[in-house]
Amino acid sequence: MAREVKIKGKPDDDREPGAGEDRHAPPPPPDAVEEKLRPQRLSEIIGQRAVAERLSIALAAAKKRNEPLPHILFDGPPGLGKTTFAGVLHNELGVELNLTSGASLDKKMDVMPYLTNAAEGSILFIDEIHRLPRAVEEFIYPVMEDFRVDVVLGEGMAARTINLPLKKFTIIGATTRSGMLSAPLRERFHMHEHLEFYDPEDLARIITINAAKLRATISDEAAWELAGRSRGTPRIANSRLRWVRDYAIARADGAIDLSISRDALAMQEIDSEGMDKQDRRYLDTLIRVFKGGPTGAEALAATMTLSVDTIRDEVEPYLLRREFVVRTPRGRVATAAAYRHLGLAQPEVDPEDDLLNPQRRLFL
Ligand SMILES: Nc1ncnc2c1ncn2[C@@H]1O[C@H](COP(=O)(O)OP(=O)(O)OP(=O)(O)O)[C@@H](O)[C@H]1O
Ligand SMILES: [Mg+2]
Repeated sequence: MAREVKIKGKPDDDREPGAGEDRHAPPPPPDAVEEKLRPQRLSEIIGQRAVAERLSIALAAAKKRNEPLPHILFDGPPGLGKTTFAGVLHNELGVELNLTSGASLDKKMDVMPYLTNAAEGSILFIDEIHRLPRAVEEFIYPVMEDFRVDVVLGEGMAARTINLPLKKFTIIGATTRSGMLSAPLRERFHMHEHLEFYDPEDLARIITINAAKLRATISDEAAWELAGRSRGTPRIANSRLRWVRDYAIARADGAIDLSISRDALAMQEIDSEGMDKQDRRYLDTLIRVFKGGPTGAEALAATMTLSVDTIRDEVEPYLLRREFVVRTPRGRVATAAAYRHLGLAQPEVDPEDDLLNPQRRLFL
């Protein structure tokens, strides 16, 4: 689901700031219902089994050795649980959690209070860590390695570097773009956890549990229907559930069954694959305006009047995962599945020009 509030990127970012964007805007306030649905303990986490198991080992070891958790980097598309995992680790350890975002840490001095005030064993969560300016990144390297910062006092000939020791604490970074992280920063995280899209079985469980938290009754078929139409993403599953629950209350007796969920989703123009209007517009633009591609994300974004970040972070990951679109060295290309989904005929392609031809892709 597209979020309204976006934080502007670094000056060298690959896009123009969109209207209404503000680098220093605070992150959107957490929605109270969303917070109610967020798992608090590791045992409440559904799916992501391998990640959860590795984290439980790290937790047990940290507790036994009475040491802070290692620095952990979470990456993956929006809404898959990066912030949730950070909150769960903080709850499991019962330590202090401080939250900040790469986009709001412009200068070294912005990050300084988080470092000097960090309590022993506490967690500093840096969201959107790929947006940290390089100077701030370099400033935190010694923090992550040896728990110290180098502060320069004075100027010119009189300048002195003071080595300030810090308490031992944990940095948890979250990013939707791990590729944008510099290698030295990435390497300073001892654990790298990549979150994948959820399968419908896990999403159906999340939906059933959350329906109970919302005091709604939902049939198994309806839970599966919503799960299959949530783009593999718990945040989207939750928002679809909330809409369907409201629809069931407004149009029926509040119980969510298969036909109520289908009607409610149809009203929001969410199709059988869980694609919304924005997803279909993306495919439609790629196919009709750019003749199926190849084309770059910038051109697609400009034509759709969306930011490149929205395209890259929110729209494309699931379309790529479902293979409606593939990325080639020359840009995005719509697949036969995309044409079929929109009910459009795919033009004949000369095998020599076919970017999806595996033989040919080898030479690109
Ligand atoms: N493993 C899970 N089990 C159950 N619910 C989950 C799980 N992961 C995420 N959720 C639900 O999805 C919502 C969104 O997850 P979260 O905010 O952690 O995503 P995120 O990866 O931090 O996204 P963003 O990149 O937008 O910050 C949570 O509020 C929670 O209700
Ligand atoms: Mg988050």
